[in-house]
Amino acid sequence: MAFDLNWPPLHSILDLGLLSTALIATATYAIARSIYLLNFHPLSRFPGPKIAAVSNVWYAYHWLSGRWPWAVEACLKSYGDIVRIAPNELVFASPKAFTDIYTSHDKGLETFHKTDIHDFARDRDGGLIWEQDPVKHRKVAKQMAPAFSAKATRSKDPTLHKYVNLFVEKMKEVGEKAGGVSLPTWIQWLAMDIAADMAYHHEVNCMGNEKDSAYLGVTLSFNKFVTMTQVLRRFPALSFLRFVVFPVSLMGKLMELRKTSLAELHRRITLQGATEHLDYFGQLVPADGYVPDTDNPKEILHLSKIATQLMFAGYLPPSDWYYGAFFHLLHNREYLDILTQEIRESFASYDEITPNAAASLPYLNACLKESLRLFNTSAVINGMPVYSPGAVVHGHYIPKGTTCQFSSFSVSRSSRYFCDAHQYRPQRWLAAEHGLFEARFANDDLDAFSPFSQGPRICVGKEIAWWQARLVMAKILWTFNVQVAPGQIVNLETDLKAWGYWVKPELRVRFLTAQ
Ligand code: HEM
Repeated sequence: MAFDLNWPPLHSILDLGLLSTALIATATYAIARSIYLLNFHPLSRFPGPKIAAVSNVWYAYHWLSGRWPWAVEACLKSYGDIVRIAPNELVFASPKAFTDIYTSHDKGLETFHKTDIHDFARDRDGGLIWEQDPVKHRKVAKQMAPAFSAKATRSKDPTLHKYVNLFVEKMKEVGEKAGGVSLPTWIQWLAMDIAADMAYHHEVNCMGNEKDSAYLGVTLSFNKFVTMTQVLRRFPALSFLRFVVFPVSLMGKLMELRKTSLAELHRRITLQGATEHLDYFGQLVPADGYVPDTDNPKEILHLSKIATQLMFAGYLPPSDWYYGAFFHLLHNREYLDILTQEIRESFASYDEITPNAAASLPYLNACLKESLRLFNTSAVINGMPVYSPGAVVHGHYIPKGTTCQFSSFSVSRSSRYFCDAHQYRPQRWLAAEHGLFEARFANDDLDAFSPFSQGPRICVGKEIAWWQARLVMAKILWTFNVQVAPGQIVNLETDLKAWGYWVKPELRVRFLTAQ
């Protein structure tokens, strides 16, 4: 028998040796890192799932499943008000923590800086909402502030009426059908038509065309991709995977949209001082003021970011709010009936309904507040992550650089702050002297959650959002008896999904003309 003296080949032995050395080294590193993260890392004293302390797998899994808010809520129930949800990240769930984090400032500049969660373009310009640098943010925020004054808000009344009236007209045409109309679709069209026109005079006409505008279509399709990109930032070696959920078929539409939005922006800039009504963008190109340099790509990028952000900030949370309000009222008919009666008794005719007059209806205000509580908007579902500057939060020192987020979702559904926390109960928001107030809600901590945030980054559109929401609800409920189309069972607890923003379950609704 002949033996091959060259077998096994020397290079194979060397390769195997190298491979096993690499494997052993990786395993040793992973074990040592886990021991460090669990026992010696500055956040090791905070409780939470072990897997979340040693890797971002927990974070990734729950974000990608679309159930992040529920996963965080379950953790907070198990571990307490501060939970470690990733190696260098904590989530908080107490009103005190909210104040400590979001109102903390030094001469008006926030001390907890925003993270890069929204910085997808990496072009060093966060516009207004995504701007991470507090100094740059304050400059733009100051410039924009007058656009949201009470006077500026009132000047937008005709535009607001125009779109709400169009919604009412459309529902008279299509809302009576036995099968009803899609509530999420029509609500988002209404909210988008209002928001785009108010942001920068952009008439996207979703309701008129009965279809998503190009912006809306592309945005809705990129929801999962955005979350995938956010998650994969934590796994750089796997970043290619985001293309698994990239809507390739929309590439053409995306390019087209880029072109048309640029054209829209240039159109708006040239309208300087000649717009039909005041829009938010007017602050950046005032009638008798600064003329932007349209040949400067940096300036165009900055203006286009702000225009788009104003449009989406004005569209997304309101569309969640109106959907949530209708959803809960439709599933709690007794409250819908009380609200409808309050509205109809307050206005003898449709034309009497104004945002100003609607502001004084206590039951309407109560229903809208309860809707925000039970259906947190997309503005807060990502936990509004910020970096600790090295500060005390909820009595604990949080080391510099720790990512801190807040679970509004858990706090607003917690029985520690609200009686019947999971139930839609508008009466909790009524004054004690109102005939429908119930004493069992007297101990509710109504300030426990801040749907519009607080501090230097508070929602600048808060007043206009209220202004719009009251008119939308009052005009619709004055005109229509609203009911769920037969044969539908929708459970928000299981059917709602959260990625970059909520994906709301379909609900077919009938709008029956009452007067
Ligand atoms: C349901 C209604 C609304 C809710 C619940 C809401 C909520 C919020 C929240 C929580 C923030 C802070 C986000 C963060 O710091 O990450 C915010 C910021 C903002 N919101 Fe709203 N919003 C609403 C409607 C509006 C409307 C109608 C506008 C009009 C354009 C608007 C414009 C803005 C702007 C410009 C910011 C950024 C402020 C800044 O960073 O200085 N919002 N909003």
